[in-house]
Amino acid sequence: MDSEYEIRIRRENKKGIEGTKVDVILKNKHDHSHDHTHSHTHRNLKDIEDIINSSSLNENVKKLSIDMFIKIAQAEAKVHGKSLYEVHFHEVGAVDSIVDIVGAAICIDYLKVDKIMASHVQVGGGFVNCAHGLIPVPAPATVEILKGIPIKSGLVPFETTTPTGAAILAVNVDEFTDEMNFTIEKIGYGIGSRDLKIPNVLRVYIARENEKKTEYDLHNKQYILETNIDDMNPEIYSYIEKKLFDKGALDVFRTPIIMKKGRMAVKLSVLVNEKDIKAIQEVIFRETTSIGIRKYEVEKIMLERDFSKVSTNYGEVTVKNSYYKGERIKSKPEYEDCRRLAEENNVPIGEIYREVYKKIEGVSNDK
Ligand SMILES: O=C([S-])c1cc(C(=O)S)c[n+]([C@@H]2O[C@H](COP(=O)(O)O)[C@@H](O)[C@H]2O)c1
Ligand code: NI
Repeated sequence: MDSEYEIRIRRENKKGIEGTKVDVILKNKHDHSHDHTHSHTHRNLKDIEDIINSSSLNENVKKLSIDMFIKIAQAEAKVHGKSLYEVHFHEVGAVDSIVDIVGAAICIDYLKVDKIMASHVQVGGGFVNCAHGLIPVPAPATVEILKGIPIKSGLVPFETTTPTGAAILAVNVDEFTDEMNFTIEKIGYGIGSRDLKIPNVLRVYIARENEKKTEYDLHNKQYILETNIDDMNPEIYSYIEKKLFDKGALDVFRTPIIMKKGRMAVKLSVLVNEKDIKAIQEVIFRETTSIGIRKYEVEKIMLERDFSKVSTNYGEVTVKNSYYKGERIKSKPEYEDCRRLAEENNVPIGEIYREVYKKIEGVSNDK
């Protein structure tokens, strides 16, 4: 393949924005001008896998490249009603597309980032001329590849995302979001060919994700699963409580209630994150006599907190500190540590608490 192409890299300017323009020059053929009406060699997925696998590229680059080609082949197969290896790539099988995809894989492998994020995908609009004739934008293969990914259309009446671009995103992006919650370290611009009313550039950041200890986390939404029980052996509540905690319950509590017909009963309430709802429901239905659960979303408003260690004459105790508007307003010894030290030293547990509070400066107890 070496003899078939050349890569030209230079600085170029689009609507005042300077960036890097990369052209794949096909020797003895046409350039990467995206006039896709002409025909190229028709390769199928197997041919492309063979080319990539017999190269000296590293294993990660090979894998990423083949994953992207599979993504495109799957889309083409679906659109044209063919099997995966039956699909013959047209434009996509051409050398310039192999260079585009393998080039993207090399860049991603080289950057060694922990996570790739992208905004919604702008697909453009209008019609495009290809091997099938005139087809609408976004092209059928593009939309197939972008299933499940947020897209927008119509910013310009041209194709702004091709099947190749869509596959690069679909295979490599870990999270699609328009929220930019990161600190930028480097910015790069890739320059496109066409002149549009908007700068035809692709912007990439290298950034550090901001710590997510935001208002959002402090006002984290959770759920209460709740059931009234009037016919269960009370001995087994503590067993069930342990199971609920093991399955991810954030809190479990019981309230004595009086139900209809004056029946003494217990309301079992379980605080849970969304991801653990199913597992908690399973425990309640399998282990209790309940045949129905109430579920409602709750919003918790939490103070920021951290932990510190306090040394006493009896040993070390962990203390939980809580902060309001940046100021520490509460500090509380961890019960389990105090219990352990009371037992080990054979002193009243209150003595341990008093010792700890003496050491916590500036903060009164029992808040
Ligand atoms: O040639 C084929 S089979 C072809 C199919 C499709 C479908 O959506 S199906 C789309 N296109 C268009 O060709 C160009 C080239 O895309 P690259 O990904 O190779 O850059 C693009 O305009 C596609 O929409 C071709
Ligand atoms: Ni096609």
